[in-house]
Amino acid sequence: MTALDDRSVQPTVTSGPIMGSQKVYREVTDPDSARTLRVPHRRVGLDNGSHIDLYDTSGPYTDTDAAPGIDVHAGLERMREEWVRDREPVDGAVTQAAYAKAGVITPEMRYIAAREGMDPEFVRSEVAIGRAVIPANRCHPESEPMIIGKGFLVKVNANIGNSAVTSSVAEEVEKMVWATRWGADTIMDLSTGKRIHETREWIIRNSPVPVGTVPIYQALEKVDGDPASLTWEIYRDTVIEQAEQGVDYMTVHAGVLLRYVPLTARRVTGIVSRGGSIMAAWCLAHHEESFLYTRFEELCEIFRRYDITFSLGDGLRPGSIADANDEAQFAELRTLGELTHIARAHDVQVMIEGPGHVPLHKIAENVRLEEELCGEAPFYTLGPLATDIAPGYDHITSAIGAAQIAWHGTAMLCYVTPKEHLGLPDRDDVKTGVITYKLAAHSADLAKGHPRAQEWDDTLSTARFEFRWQDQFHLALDPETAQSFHDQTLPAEPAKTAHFCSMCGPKFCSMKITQDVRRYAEENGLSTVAAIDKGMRDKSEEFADRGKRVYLPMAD
Ligand SMILES: C[C@H]1O[C@@H](n2cnc3c(N)ncnc32)[C@H](O)[C@@H]1O
Ligand SMILES: Cc1ncc(COP(=O)(O)O)c(N)n1
Ligand code: MET
Ligand code: SF4
Ligand SMILES: [Zn+2]
Repeated sequence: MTALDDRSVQPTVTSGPIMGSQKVYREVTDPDSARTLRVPHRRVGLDNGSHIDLYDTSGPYTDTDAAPGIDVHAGLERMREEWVRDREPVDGAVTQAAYAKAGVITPEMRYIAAREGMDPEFVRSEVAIGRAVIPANRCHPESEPMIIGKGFLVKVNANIGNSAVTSSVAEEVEKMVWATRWGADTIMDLSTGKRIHETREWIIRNSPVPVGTVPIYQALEKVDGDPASLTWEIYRDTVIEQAEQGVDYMTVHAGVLLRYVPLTARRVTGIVSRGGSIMAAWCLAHHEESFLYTRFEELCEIFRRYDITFSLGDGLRPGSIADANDEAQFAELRTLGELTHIARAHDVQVMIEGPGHVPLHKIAENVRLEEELCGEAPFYTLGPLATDIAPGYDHITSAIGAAQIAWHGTAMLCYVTPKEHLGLPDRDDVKTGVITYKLAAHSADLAKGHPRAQEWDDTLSTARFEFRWQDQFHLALDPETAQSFHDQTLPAEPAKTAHFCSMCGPKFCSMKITQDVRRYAEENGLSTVAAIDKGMRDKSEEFADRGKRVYLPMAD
């Protein structure tokens, strides 16, 4: 019996299209295999008859045709199974990095190119030099290929998983579906509570996005939570167990070296990384170098067989503004740089995890050093939180840092939810975290000039200016919230075409007044500029008549 046969687990997952959009597939032919790749997009149809296609992470759950057939006990369709099975290794390796270096454009790369609106050869070359990664374990054929790299759309990861205190398998499966519905590009199962293996099996088999984990969590669970009892063998077996299940990327805190631990002694918040603190405890208990570091090449060999991507963990990241950019943090980063080059020599893909808590003026240095030390491996940052003073609002304190660091070149942002520092996020927190991070990521896409980014803003702004309220809602990252806020004051149907909302009311609506100015211009055969000119002259004469007083009595 596999975990998914367990009928006592009955997840109810959200399905159906996102309000105002429908799933469409663009068909692309892979010339090498003659296969047709069906690349999903979220199509938002507009009242004026046009539409816009947006990047879509939500999998078949939002497909009206596919969703009714989804059986969570069976898992998603195994789209990549044949792709993986049919290709020959290059120099004994089956990783995307190895193919890229050999000049091969895989179906995954073509799929990604169509998704991102990029040239397949660009995708290949970025993977070949390690500036981008495609996390795609050969044992996770259900996932839709995606890429993480600074030359592509900025990605967002959502952390889910239970803890010893709360949550169930069914809740975690729904968090995964819910997070990807709102735009999570990958999810991490950070479960530390009961049934870790089963929870992960449920998530992976039903996940349309890559899944990441931190194997040391489950290894620690196997030794009843005592770090000193961990061994390389227990850890290695846990990695293989998770690799077989299809985990696409794994956080490995291999940069926490014995000699770095004392560097954290005078910190305000010490070691805030779970994995980092576990490894620090192990090193001190044995007074020995970390097995993650000493056995790193063996780990590379395992990752290479499955094409698992390393996410080299920031076990010494700062957990407070006071600790940002300190010697412990940067000492670890130098070691991660060394390990990046070892992994790459094994044709294993690598990304680097980053801080934490960092004030705005210390963010740029993090990106600069990461790129320099880690050969431009994609940076994957947790936030960073730009201030420590707002527990309850840390999705915002961290999105402020996240937008900034993404603009500087971070490839994937790990979301933070409103529950950060306070408790395990629930389904609502997951949505808030994802939406908040999507807007940080998109702000960076705009600033970086991604060819497709601004089209979305321009389409929404035009709808807004033309008072096409439904279009404005449907184009929103969160259409339901947009509509419900409008409904709170103006729920009636005519209000959905009205030339104002309850913010300013009909007489003070600046966009309506602008439209009146434009109409006036048109009716008087003037260009808008000339009309404004004429209007200004009329006004200044009026102003002169009134004795050049700037502030007029209320009666005016
Ligand atoms: C490294 C970061 O991961 C997040 N984190 C850790 N465990 C979980 C979980 N089960 N669910 C959601 N987020 C989690 C916390 O936000 C932490 O700061
Ligand atoms: C971006 C990101 N996500 C998850 C973790 C794992 O958490 P921890 O380091 O606390 O074990 C991490 N280090 N970085
Ligand atoms: N929020 C912490 C961090 O930044 C983790 C848990 S609370 C000390 O990584
Ligand atoms: S989030 Fe809670 S349990 Fe985790 S390190 Fe902070 S205080 Fe401890
Ligand atoms: Zn924190």
